[in-house]
Amino acid sequence: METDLKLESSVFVGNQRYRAVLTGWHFNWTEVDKKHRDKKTISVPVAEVLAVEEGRVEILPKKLVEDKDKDFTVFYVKRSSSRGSSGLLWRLGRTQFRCPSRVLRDQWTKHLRAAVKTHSPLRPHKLLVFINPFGGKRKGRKIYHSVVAPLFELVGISSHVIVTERANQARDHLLKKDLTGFDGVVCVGGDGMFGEILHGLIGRTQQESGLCENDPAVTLQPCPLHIGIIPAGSTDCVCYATVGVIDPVTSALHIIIGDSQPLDVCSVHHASALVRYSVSLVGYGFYGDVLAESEKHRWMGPLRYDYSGAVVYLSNRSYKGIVQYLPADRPLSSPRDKTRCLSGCSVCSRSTERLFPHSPDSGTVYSAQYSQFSNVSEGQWVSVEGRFRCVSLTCMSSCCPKSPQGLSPSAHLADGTGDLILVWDTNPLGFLKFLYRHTSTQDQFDLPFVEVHRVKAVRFSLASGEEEDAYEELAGQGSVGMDEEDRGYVETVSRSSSQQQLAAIGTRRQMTKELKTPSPFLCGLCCSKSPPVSVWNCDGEILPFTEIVCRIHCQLVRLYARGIEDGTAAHNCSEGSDKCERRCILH
Ligand SMILES: Nc1ncnc2c1ncn2[C@@H]1O[C@H](COP(=O)(O)OP(=O)(O)OP(=O)(O)O)[C@@H](O)[C@H]1O
Repeated sequence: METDLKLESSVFVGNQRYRAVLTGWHFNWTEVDKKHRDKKTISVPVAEVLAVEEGRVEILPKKLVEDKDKDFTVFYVKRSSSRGSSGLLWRLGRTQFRCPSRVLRDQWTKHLRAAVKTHSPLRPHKLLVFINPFGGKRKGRKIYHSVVAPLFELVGISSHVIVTERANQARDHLLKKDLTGFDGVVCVGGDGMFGEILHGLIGRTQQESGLCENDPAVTLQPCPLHIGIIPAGSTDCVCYATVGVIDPVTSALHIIIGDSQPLDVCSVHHASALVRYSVSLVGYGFYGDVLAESEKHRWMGPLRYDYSGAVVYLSNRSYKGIVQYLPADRPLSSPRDKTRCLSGCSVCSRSTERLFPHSPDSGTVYSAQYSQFSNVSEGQWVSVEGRFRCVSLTCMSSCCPKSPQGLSPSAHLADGTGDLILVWDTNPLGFLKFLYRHTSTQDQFDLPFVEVHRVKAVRFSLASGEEEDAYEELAGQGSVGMDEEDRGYVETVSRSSSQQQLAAIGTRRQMTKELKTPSPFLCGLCCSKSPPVSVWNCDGEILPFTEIVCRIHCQLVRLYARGIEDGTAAHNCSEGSDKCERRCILH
């Protein structure tokens, strides 16, 4: 296709003459009239041409068109590296061309627009946008109207914008309202807002397919609408882990060109009911405790996570439990193979080929792939029992600015597996080493008390003695320090109560107790015995249940993203070098 020449001519950029060439996949312009060898060439993949406009056009701070009849303006994606981030920043590139004649100008605009249509078929035309005005620093509205809307306007995307007035409004809208005509849903907010969109879209898709979300054995239908994330929250981890930077312009440009990144989703169930979906972390023990602690200090803003992390670390807790997992079958990679899931990841592509070998009918293939989940014999599950500092399941690396490699650096976004990380009870220094390694490039799994497994399902239950302990603790404490609600709970509990009720009460009790006891800072490392149960942190939400079943659903949703682009690959290429004309992504 590269040799499939479509149009070539002389053009001017300012006073400099260029040779412009449109091939099948690329639009290049190279300086001419220069004797020396390093003539400057700029090469833009056609799929990254954002818009082609007649005249000399500017869009910021507001749209200005000077319609010179021999001129045209091309807007395209321009990359730059971003310090402190894994990926590359995308910016709006703009070049104004002047042609020798109006006829030639019209040919250029016509050919370029046709090429964009052909090579970029998934571009959205109509988007449903939800803005959380209270997310992060409360700048969602400003970010959307000043940064994103002008870009959408430039490329002709029409958007229906809803500024939310309450939590779960976006989710409910997606579950109930008519979504005809929309190509995708955009959330302007943080991870919590993304979670609403995720739940709304998955729920809607299953409703329309007549599928029951409660049973973990049911193969869910992938969502037809793409999700775009414009980061405007205090935690934007999903955006970071799928784009590599937290930057509204970069995210808006990924939406505009219709990038498509499939994403595995973990469904979390309790007692034959769906509890939540997760894309990044389902964590018990340390991560659950940190979230529970941080909820008490919301006034601190994002600092509350650091503070709570320190408090929970110092309280030195571990929890008994039984973890069962279903290992991934025929895995194409392992959690310790040191690979990274980057843009164009071969593991995810091969997983897609395996999942969708012949047919675009994903539903059929999903059924074939996962029917084994329901048929699976108990013997295939691996069971471990003991005392854990934390039990975490993640279906992506879960990298973020504080942990650039993430919870599981070699996890994949779309291979249909999750990584189960078991951190057995250990001494405080050992655990600190484990935590610290998340902030560096050292291998956090290379510790004797840490295990990691690539899995497709996980069950967690309380160890048999633990149920008893939880009950004893509650009974022993009587109703001292309880609120009315707690008392009611305990009175209705008998020894025949389900483990789950005990766990739920234990959790509530633990929280109540914590509120009434002095801060662990005051009594040091050895102050107290671990409470019998922790809580689950599911993508930043506390789950009301302790005993859960998790199942990974391969490529259940698609984001307007392409995975993290490897910035380091681009740094050796300098603009204007002939060698990097085709390969350089930083120009
Ligand atoms: N208008 C609203 N009023 C109150 N809550 C809302 C509103 N719109 C959305 N929410 C809820 O706010 C929560 C947090 O939103 P979001 O993730 O956008 O911001 P955040 O600052 O990153 O959140 P967090 O404080 O959890 O880190 C979401 O769970 C969402 O359900």
